[in-house]
This record gives sequence, C-alpha cells and structure tokens, in this order.
Amino acid sequence: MSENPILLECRDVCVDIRGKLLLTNVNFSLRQGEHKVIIGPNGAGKTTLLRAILGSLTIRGGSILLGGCELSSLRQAEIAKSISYVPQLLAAEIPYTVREFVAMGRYAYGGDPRDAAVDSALTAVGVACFADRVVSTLSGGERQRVCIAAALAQQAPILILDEPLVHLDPSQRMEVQRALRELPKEVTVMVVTHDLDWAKMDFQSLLSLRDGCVDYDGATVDFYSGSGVSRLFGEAVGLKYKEESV
Ligand SMILES: Nc1ncnc2c1ncn2[C@@H]1O[C@H](COP(=O)(O)OP(=O)(O)OP(=O)(O)O)[C@@H](O)[C@H]1O
Repeated sequence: MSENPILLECRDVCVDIRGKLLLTNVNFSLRQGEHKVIIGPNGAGKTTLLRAILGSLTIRGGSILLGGCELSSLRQAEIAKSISYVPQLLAAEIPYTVREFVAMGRYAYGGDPRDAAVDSALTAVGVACFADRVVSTLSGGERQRVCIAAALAQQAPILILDEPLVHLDPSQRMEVQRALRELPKEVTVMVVTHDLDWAKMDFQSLLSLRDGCVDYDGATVDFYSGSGVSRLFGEAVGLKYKEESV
C-alpha cells in the first residue's frame, strides 16, 4: 500500500467560517486502494474536512492536492471525475428508477441508463435485482446501496462516504459494509463514521480529528491498541477497545 501513488493530499489545511477556526493545519494523504476511516467527537470537523476536499468550501490556508493538482484550480466537473461522494441517507422523494438514478452518476459521460458502467455498478453493490424499482420505494439500506452504486458509476478513483450506516438496521448495515468490503481493490475509500467497531474491523488506516486538529493519522490497529480511543472518547470507551485489542 505504501508503494501506491498518493491520490489526495491535505497540507496544513486551515478552514474558518466567520472568524471561527474549524480546521487547523490538517495534514494527511490518501493512497490508491487505501480504505481510510475518519473518526472524532461531535463537532471535531469531520464534515468540514469533507466539504473542503469536495471543493464546496474555500480553505483559508494550506493546500489540497487532488492527483497532484491544486483543488482550487479545478472545476467542479473535474473534481467529480476524481471523487464521488455519498452523502448521509437520502430522505428526499426520488421519482426515478434505480437504473435512471445510477445513470445520473454518469452525468459527466452523458448519463445513459444503458451504459455498461451502470450495469457493473448495480451488480457491484447487489442492487441489479431492483434496477427497475422507483428509488422512493426502497428501504433505507437498499437506498444507501443505490447511492453507492451511483457513486461507483461515476468511476472516480476516490469514493467518499459520510456516515453511510446511520439510520440503518443491523442487517442493512451489514449489506452496506459487505458492499464496501467487496469493492474492486483499486477503489480508494474514505468514510466518516461514529461506529468504532466498524472502523476497527474494516479500515486499515485511520484519521482522528479533535477540535479541528489531526489527533492521529496512521494504522488503525495501533490507534486501538494505544491510547487513541480513550484520548478521544474517555477512559470507559477506551478500556473496552483496549481489552479487545490484547
Ligand atoms: N456554517 C457554519 N458556521 C459556523 N460554525 C460552523 C458551520 N459549520 C460548522 N460549524 C462548526 O464547526 C465545527 C465542526 O463542525 P463539523 O460539522 O465539521 O463537525 P463534525 O465532526 O462533522 O461533527 P458531527 O460528528 O457532529 O457530525 C462545529 O463546532 C460546528 O458547529
């Protein structure tokens, strides 16, 4: 993994909104094929970091490099070719079929529902069986997998998901976890979650944020066997995970 090229890099990224510093000197990189999880207490700056990486807010200092290019020099369509984003569970009414919705992920390439990339994305996350159903009729977990399919159809090298398990029941959570685990190995994944069990189980690297600063960036296993969890979430939570690690 350490040999793989760096696709995304944050260098001393600072973000402020109306004079309040939300991110301070955030540094990390993401390599091709890496599955990295971002954790941190409420208000730590996780969503702010995703918004900065997606180019939807302006950074005050530092730089974000996407494929070696300054993010600020790229147009939104160019960013969309490199990063696909799955927001938290879609609550809105979506009057399109699953196939049509997934094809929208390919808007940069014309958005044709008969495109082979649409079929392979539907198959990759196990939603081909309801390709002709209207999205609004699906369960939360099915809908979440459809969103992942739309993101995959975009065929961007980096897939970013914000709390993809929120509001899902245990079986639907397992379906989404399995779909991410079984992605083609060249797909690079970055996920924000509060689920410490999942973070430990499925991600080889971990970035933790606290008060807008990087608290840890490295191997997930070392975070859990060290003092990482108690530093962020207190002794009681930390002890549980430390005991599991020995
Ligand atoms: N538009 C804004 N104006 C002012 N403050 C903001 C704005 N957006 C975010 N913040 C503040 O920035 C801090 C970080 O917010 P952010 O949403 O990035 O945290 P988070 O780590 O994603 O939290 P959570 O786990 O609760 O989703 C919070 O204190 C939040 O109140």
